[in-house]
Amino acid sequence: MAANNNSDPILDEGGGGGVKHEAAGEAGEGKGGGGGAAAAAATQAPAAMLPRSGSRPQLDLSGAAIHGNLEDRNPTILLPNQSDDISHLALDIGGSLIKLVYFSRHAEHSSEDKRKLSTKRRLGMLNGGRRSYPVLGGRLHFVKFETGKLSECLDFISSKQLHRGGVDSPSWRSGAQPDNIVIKATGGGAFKYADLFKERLGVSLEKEDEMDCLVAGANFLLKSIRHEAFTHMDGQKEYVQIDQNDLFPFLLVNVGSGVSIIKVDGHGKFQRVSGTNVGGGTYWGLGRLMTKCKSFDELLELSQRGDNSTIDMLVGDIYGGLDYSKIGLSASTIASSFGKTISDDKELSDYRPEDISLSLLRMISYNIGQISYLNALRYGLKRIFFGGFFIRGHAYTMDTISFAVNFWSKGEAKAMFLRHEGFLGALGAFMSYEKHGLDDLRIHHLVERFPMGAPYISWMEKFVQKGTQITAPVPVGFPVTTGMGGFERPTAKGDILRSDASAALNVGVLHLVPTLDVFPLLEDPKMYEPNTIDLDLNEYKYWFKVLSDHLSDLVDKAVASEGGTDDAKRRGDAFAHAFSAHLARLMEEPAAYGKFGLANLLELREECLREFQFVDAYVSIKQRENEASLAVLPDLLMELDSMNEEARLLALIEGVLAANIFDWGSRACIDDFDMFKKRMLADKKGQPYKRALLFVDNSGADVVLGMIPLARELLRNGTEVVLVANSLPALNDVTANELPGIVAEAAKHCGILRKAAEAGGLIFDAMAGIQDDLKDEPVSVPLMVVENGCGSPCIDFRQVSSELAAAAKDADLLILEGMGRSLHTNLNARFKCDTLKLAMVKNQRLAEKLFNGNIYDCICKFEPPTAHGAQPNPCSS
Ligand SMILES: Nc1ncnc2c1ncn2[C@@H]1O[C@H](COP(=O)(O)OP(=O)(O)OP(=O)(O)O)[C@@H](O)[C@H]1O
Ligand SMILES: CC(C)(CO)[C@@H](O)C(=O)NCCC(=O)O
Ligand SMILES: [Mn+2]
Repeated sequence: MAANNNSDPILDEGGGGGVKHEAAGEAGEGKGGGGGAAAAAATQAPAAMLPRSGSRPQLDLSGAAIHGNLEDRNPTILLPNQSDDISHLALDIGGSLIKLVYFSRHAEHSSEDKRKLSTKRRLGMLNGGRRSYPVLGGRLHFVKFETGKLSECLDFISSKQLHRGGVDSPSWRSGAQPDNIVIKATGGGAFKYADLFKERLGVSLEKEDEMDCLVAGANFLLKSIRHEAFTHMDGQKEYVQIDQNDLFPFLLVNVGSGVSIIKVDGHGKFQRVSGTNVGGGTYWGLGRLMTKCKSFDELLELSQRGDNSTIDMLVGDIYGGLDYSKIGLSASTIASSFGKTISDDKELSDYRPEDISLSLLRMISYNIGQISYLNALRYGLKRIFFGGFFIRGHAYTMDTISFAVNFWSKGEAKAMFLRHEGFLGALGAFMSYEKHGLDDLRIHHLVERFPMGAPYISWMEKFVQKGTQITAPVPVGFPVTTGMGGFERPTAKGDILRSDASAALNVGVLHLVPTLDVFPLLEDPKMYEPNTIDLDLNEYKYWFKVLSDHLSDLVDKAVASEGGTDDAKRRGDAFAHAFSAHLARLMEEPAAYGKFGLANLLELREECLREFQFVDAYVSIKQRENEASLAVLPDLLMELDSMNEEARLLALIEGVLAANIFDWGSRACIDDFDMFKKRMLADKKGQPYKRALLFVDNSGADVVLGMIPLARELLRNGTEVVLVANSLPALNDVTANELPGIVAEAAKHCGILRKAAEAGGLIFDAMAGIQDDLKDEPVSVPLMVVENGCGSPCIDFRQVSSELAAAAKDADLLILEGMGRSLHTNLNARFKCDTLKLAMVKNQRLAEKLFNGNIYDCICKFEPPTAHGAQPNPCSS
C-alpha cells in the first residue's frame, strides 16, 4: 500500500485520507527525495544606475546580478542588497492623530529564480522587458499615534528606520547618513512639526495639501480595494459594490478633529464645500472634561452603557409623553441635546459619565450626518462617504450618522463608511510621491490580508515592553452593534468596547502584488465568486472549531519545522495568540475584515504563519511523503501500462480521487466520467487537447501517484501539460518551487515524462547543469510548471500569477483537483474551456450541504464551456 498520509489536515475530516492504488506495491525505502529547486546561476554584472526617486537613498548595487542569459535584451536585474527603490513612508499629522503609511517590499530575492525565468521566457513574457526597475510588490502598512505622543511616533520611525527605507535598507546598514531625506507629509502637523522632524530624524517634510491627499486617498481606496465601502444601518453592516464607471460625483466627509466636507468630481477634481468645527475633537475634548476618561476608547466604551434620556430633553419630555406626530417627531426623539441638564439642582457629578458620553456622541454624530446631508442636497449628491478616525468603526456612531442622512433625505441619500477611515490623508500623501507604484494597481493586484499581526507584536515587544499584554491584536473596527432601531430609540447596547491592544496604535496591512492577473479563461469575471458557500454564522462556528482544534497541532508542526528552537517556540506562541485573536474577532463580527469566505479564512491562517516567519510548517512532512510515493511510482506506472486505454483512464481518475470509488463503498455524487472519457478517447481520432492546465494539490501520493500519472497520459496523447502549483506553501500542498524536483525524480522512471520534462526545461531546472539556450520566443513545450500566485489551499481566479495567466492563453482543458480548489472554491465556477473538477468530499458537513451526500463521496465534474462562453477551439470540429 502506498504510504499515504497526505490528506489535507484541515480541509479533511477523513483522517488519513484515501488509499491510493492498492495494487501499487509496498512502499520501499524512500529514495531520491524531492530535491531542491535549481540553484539560480546568476552571472555577475557590472553595476548600473537605475532610475529612482530623488528623495530616497542611493541604490545599493553591490552584488547586483543579471539573472538568466546575458544575451537577453532586457534581463531582469536583481539587487540582492537593495531593499527598495521606491518611497516608503508618508505621514498625515492631524490635530489629534498622526497617521503613517509605509511600504515594505517582500523579501523575495529568490522569487525570480530559474524556474520562473525559464517559464516566463517560454511563455513569451520577457519580451520587451518594459520594466527597468524592480517590481513593486510588498506591503502597505497603516499605523497611527496620538499627536500628543509625537515622540513615540518618532521613536517608531527611527527604530524601524522608515525614513531611510526600512531596517533592511543599505544606507542604514552601512551607516551612511544621507543628509537630505525628504518625507511626504500632510495635515497641519506637517507645518507645525517640520523643525522637530529635522531635529530628531534629520528629515525634511515635504508638505502636501491636506484636501488633495484626502481625495486622492479616498479615490484610491474606492478604486482599488474590493470591500472598502459599506453601509451601516440598524446595527447591520453591508459592503457596497462600487461601480468604477459610476463613482463620481460624491460627497466626502472627513471627520477628524474638525470636519471637512468635500464634493469630489473626479481624480484631482474636487471642491471643499463646507466643514464644521463640531467634530471628533469636540466629542473627545468635551467628553474628557466631563467624564474624566483617560482615553478616547474609554469614552466610547462608556457610551455603550449609557442612557441619554437622563441628559437629553426628548420631545416626550416637552409634550407630556406624547409624540408630536404632526411634524413627524416621536416622543423619543431628542428635542434638545443636553437639554435636561438645565435643571439647577444638579451638578455634573450627579450625572453618570456613561450617559454623558452617549448624549455627546449622539449629538455630534447626528449633527455631522445632518450637515453632510444638507451639503449633499446643495449639490444634488446621493452618495456620502464618511472617513476620519472619529468614526472608529463604531457601530453606534455609524448608525447615528446613517440615521440622520436617511431621515432627512427621506431615504434618498446614502451614508457609506470606509474601512481605512482615518488613513485617507496619509494614503494620499504616499501617492504624491512621483513613483509610489500605486498608480497602475487594480483591484486584482491588491490582496488585503489580516489587519494586525506579527510586525505589530514584535514592535510592541521591543519598544513598549508590553509584550505580555499584547495577547489580542485586535484589528481596526469594533464588533459592537446596537441592534437598535436607530436614532428614535436611544438606549445604546453593545459589548464592552474591545481594546485596541494599545489605544495609541492600529495596524493594518495591504499587500500589493502587481504580478497578479484575472484568469483569462474565466467565463464571466464580473459574476465570478470563488467561495462555493457563503459562510453563515453556523458555518463560521463550525470552521472556527475546526481551526481552533487544529491550532496546537499546527503550532507543533510549525515549531518543529524550524528546528524547535526557543525562538521558534516564541513565535509559535505568538502565532497562536494572534490567530486565535483573529478567530475570536471574526466570530464576533464575521464581516470585520470585509466579506470573508472560507478561502479567506484559510488564507488568513497561512498568512498569519508567514507573518510570524514560519516559512513552511509542513516541509519535512511533505518531503517524507514525496519520497515514499516516488518509491512506488514505477510499479504504478507499470501496472497502468498493462491496462487498455479505457481501464487506464478510469484508474487514473480514481487515482486522483485518492480512492477506488467502488471499493470504498463511496459513490460518486457527481459523475461525469463517461463524458470525460468520451472526449479523451476522441482525442485518439486526431483531436487531442492542445494544452491542459493541471492544478495540483497535496504533496506525496496525491501529486506523485495521482496527478503526475494523469499528466503522463495527457502527454502520451500529444497534449501539452502545464502543472499549476501554489506560489507559497499552504498546509501540505506542493509548491511550484518543489514540483520540478518531484517531476525530475518521477521522470527517472518514465521516458514519456523525461522527454516532456526535458523539452519543458524541467529536468534542467530540477537537476541543473545544462546551459539553457532558449531565447525570448515562446516555444511550445510539452511539460511545464507554473505558479498560481496563491499561498492558500483554495484559489481565487480573480487573482492569479501573470505566468499562469500567460500559460492559460492556449489552454483548452483545465483539471482542478482537491477540495480547496474544486469544492470549497470554484465548484460552480465556469470557464471558457473544458473543465474537469475532481475531489473527494472528505467532510461530512459539506457533503450533506452540497450534494445531500456522505463523507468520501467523490466528484468528477466535467464541464464543457457554456455556449456563450465558448472560445473557438481550432482543434474541435
Ligand atoms: N486613540 C485615539 N485618540 C484620540 N482620538 C481618537 C482616537 N481614536 C479615534 N479618535 C477620534 O478621532 C479623531 C481624530 O481623527 P483624525 O485622525 O481623522 O483627525 P486629525 O487628522 O487628527 O484631525 P484634523 O484633520 O482635524 O487635523 C479624534 O478627534 C477623536 O475623535
Ligand atoms: C482645519 C482642518 C482642515 C484640519 O484638518 C479640519 O480640522 C477641519 O476641517 N475643521 C473644520 C473647520 C471648518 O470648516 O469649520
Ligand atoms: Mn486630518
